[in-house]
Amino acid sequence: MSALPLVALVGNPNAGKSALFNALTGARQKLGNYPGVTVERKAGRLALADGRPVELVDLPGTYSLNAASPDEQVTRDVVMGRQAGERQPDALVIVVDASNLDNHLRFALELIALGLPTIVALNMVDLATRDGLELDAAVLSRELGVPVIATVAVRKRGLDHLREELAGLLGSVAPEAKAPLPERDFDAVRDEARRIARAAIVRETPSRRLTAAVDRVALHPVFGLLLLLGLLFVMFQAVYAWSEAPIAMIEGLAEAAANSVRDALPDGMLRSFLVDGVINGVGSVVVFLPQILILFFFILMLEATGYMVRAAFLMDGLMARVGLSGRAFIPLLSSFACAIPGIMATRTIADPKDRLTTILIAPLMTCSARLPVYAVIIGAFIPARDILPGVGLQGFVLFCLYISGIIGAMLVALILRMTVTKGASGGFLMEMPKYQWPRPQDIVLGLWQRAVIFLKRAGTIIFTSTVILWVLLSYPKPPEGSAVSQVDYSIAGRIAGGLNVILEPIGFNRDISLALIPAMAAREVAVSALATVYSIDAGDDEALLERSLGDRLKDQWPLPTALAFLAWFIFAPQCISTIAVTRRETNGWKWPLFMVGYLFVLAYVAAGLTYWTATEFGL
Ligand SMILES: Nc1nc2c(ncn2[C@@H]2O[C@H](COP(=O)(O)OP(=O)(O)OP(=O)(O)O)[C@@H](O)[C@H]2O)c(=O)[nH]1
Ligand SMILES: [Mg+2]
Repeated sequence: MSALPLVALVGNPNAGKSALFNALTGARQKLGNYPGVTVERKAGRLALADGRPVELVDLPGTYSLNAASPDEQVTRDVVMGRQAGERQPDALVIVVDASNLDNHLRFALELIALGLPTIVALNMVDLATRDGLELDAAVLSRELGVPVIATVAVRKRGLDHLREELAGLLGSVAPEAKAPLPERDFDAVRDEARRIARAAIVRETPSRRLTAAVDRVALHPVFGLLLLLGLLFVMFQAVYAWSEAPIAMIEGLAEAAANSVRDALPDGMLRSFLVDGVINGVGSVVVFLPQILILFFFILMLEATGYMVRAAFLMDGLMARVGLSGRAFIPLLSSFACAIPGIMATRTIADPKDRLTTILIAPLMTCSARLPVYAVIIGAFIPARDILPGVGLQGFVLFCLYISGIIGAMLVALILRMTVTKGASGGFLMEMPKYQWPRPQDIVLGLWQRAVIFLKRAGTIIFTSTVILWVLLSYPKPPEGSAVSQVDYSIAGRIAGGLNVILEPIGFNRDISLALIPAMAAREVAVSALATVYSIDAGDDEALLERSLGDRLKDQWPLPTALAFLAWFIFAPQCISTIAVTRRETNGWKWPLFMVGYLFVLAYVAAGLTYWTATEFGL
């Protein structure tokens, strides 16, 4: 094989090199490794138009010849003829993505400057056409000074033409390799690439031009990130700003229901069950439906407009820095709804260690079940005032809680990738969809589905946990005339008292310890549990019964305790279902136990630090 002429496929990541390689070589492939590095060498045999065989290698995707990763170093060294275990190629086939031409031409210009016999495969012309962009290969060829052939690798279009052109190229005497041009100014190459890409345009629809213009901002490494942060910021502001009225309405309904039950039934167990357990317990969670729907309204809108994929693309660089693949973005994003679908979505990540890392950090994304917990504490302890005109403090705190979860996840990923899940990470594969106006019926349907999921949870898992808690809180009854309160005397109260020994140092009181246990069934139960505790605790005290859960919390918890409680919920292990799905997806107990363990430690430390700091500052 070594006597055959060698042709290398080279280009940016995702240009379609491997697709082209597979289409050209079929099953005649050989996998190996480059000596001394873990980079795979993929080679195959290809027959030229005149029947001559050549050896084709598929090189790792690279953005430039200034290589950073081991993959990129191999690509650079091969094309420069410096790679151990490889000859310098007799010809290059540079693969570029037609719909992303100005970016891909930068590397192409660098490669062409090497002076090797070169062909450019203008790939993915199907996608360009779909998006309303038509390019002239002849103009491109004239500008670049090398043959350019339009291809659609996945449909095997343009391959014969490529084989012909390659036969011609390898038949002629190889031109003398020019010395690589001296370091060219990055900006100069970029401008040149942009100019050539513009010159090659035959037709571009206004919508594509608009998309390109928007993307120049949305995908910009600095402005794009600012835009993303801005959007998230607005989203969390809206969660508070828009939800006041509907929440007040639901609260009003719950209160009316509790009052009519109180009027209709005599004092007794049934009344306590309905009022303390069902209406105050479950009702305290249902109240957050408007906020959850507002959150999802934004998420659905961002998805439907085509922005979400851009956000993923934008985050890819950041995620790569902590050792995650860009593919992890979608599972992590789903985890904002719930970690369970998020963890299941990691199946699209091919590399096992990449995938495991993503599974392990998914619970750090703030799932929607945590929103009621955050909302009730923020509502009670954070004043509803503006820090800047139009910027509410409550929304800002909520934004910070979400960001803390994300930063925590990134740090954990970084540490895991250096220790337990060490290994290389993969590249990013995603196609930018067109921007479009979302269809209202899609958004409405999406919101409806979220509402149904939430209310189902309230009616099943939250209801059940609350009822069990109500029973454990209501029995046994303290002896008549005893000074011990009902909650203290109950089974739940005693268990919580025991648990509180561990949790007291981080500022938690007995009621929190009590709420944390059933919260393992579902996060929101922390809220319903507190509501039930305080409702039972109030007994017949009219004045106490009148007060909302938020007011009761404000009366009974010092601020450092409330802040520690929030910090705990950023990191604390997820519900039992998450642990179960982790066990299933990782085939064993090892990783779910590891996950629960590290999350507990993080939550404990975070809550403790928050409590001590807040106390130190005299809050
Ligand atoms: N529609 C369309 N899709 C293509 C074409 N060529 C490749 N793809 C798809 O684009 C994606 C990336 O293609 P790959 O062949 O893996 O890209 P690559 O250049 O090998 O990427 P790296 O190895 O990461 O550098 C895959 O999902 C391909 O199926 C094309 O001509 N048209
Ligand atoms: Mg490839």
